[in-house]
Amino acid sequence: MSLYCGTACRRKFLGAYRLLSTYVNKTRYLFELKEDDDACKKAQQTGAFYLFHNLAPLLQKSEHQYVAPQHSLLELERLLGKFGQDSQILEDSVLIGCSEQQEAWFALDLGLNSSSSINASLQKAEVETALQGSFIKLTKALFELNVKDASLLSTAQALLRWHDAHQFCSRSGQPTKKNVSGSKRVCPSNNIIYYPQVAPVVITLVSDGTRCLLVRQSSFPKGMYSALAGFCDIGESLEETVRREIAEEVGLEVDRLHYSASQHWPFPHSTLMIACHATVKPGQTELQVNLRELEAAAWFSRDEVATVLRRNHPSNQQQSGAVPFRLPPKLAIAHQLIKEWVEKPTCSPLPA
Ligand SMILES: NC(=O)C1=CN([C@@H]2O[C@H](COP(=O)(O)OP(=O)(O)OC[C@H]3O[C@@H](n4cnc5c(N)ncnc54)[C@H](O)[C@@H]3O)[C@@H](O)[C@H]2O)C=CC1
Ligand SMILES: [Mg+2]
Repeated sequence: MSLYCGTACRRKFLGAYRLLSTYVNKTRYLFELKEDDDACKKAQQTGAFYLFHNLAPLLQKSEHQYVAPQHSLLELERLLGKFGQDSQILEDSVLIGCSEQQEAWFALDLGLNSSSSINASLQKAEVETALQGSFIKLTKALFELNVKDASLLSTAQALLRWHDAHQFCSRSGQPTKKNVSGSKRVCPSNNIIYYPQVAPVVITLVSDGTRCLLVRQSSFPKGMYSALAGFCDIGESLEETVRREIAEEVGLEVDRLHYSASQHWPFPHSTLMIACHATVKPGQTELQVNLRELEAAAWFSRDEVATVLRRNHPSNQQQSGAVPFRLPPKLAIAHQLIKEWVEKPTCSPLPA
């Protein structure tokens, strides 16, 4: 049976999967909401909304932790009414996921002026008072939240940002129209469909067998070193990007390479970070740092990196003694890559 056979047929198809796992049911439900505007509008009635203001998520402080509050459609309509606005701004909301019980989750930015909304954006301070929370920049918010909320809000921000930046067709110059879920925008004058974009980036921890290579850019927080990262160029495979970036930035040639994991990263725009381990050709360890890209690059022993990782841990931060450098926060895939190298020195790499 084709998946692309119209709404009634799709419902029947989805119905047949009622006995499947919760995960499969959830993904099929989200698929339906992305494709079917009426189903998505219906899901908004019982769904939950995460709020943003100029791409900063609304957070509330509970005990010692921040949480991302959810609001129902009714609560939002009341809020908009309180500020003398109609509900048209709700058309700018985007679908970001759903619970296991199939409660759909949406994100809405109350501070952006979109082409589909004639409403002026709402004043940040007034909304914060009304909702008893604060709109906090995502660069700070991500590190204050649990992993689930951090991941949800970073997806939400990436999608809201993409819609905000793609309100016009690049061919006709006419306003584009988003579908209800926000999974695409269409230009009504020529039917060109625009889908949210993600830029692939490779991040590689290079090792010479006993030491690993850490680098810093001038834009990094003071003292922080990380693995080497770079955007994929058009036409490249991931392997080619790894080889090129390492040659470009530190003048080394990759011998062996293996994939570790991937992560969506919202800064500064939406990227898909693809993390790899690489080793350099034996005896070729002399660095020629490209100072147009990097501020510094150096080899570090496993002991040095293990010590800094231990100090990075919140329970050890009171420990005395100077820390020679800092590593990226736990949430960043660079941290996971470095930790993996410290803990599993002997992986079985594939030729590059
Ligand atoms: N999550 C993590 O653990 C880490 C994430 N990153 C992210 O990786 C990304 C890439 O790292 P860089 O070393 O800066 O990349 P890079 O080495 O490719 O240099 C950046 C330059 O590439 C060019 N470029 C090519 N395509 C681009 C595109 N689609 N968007 C923006 N610039 C593009 C620009 O000239 C830009 O200045 C950054 O966005 C950074 O936030 C970096 C380190 C750790
Ligand atoms: Mg780079």
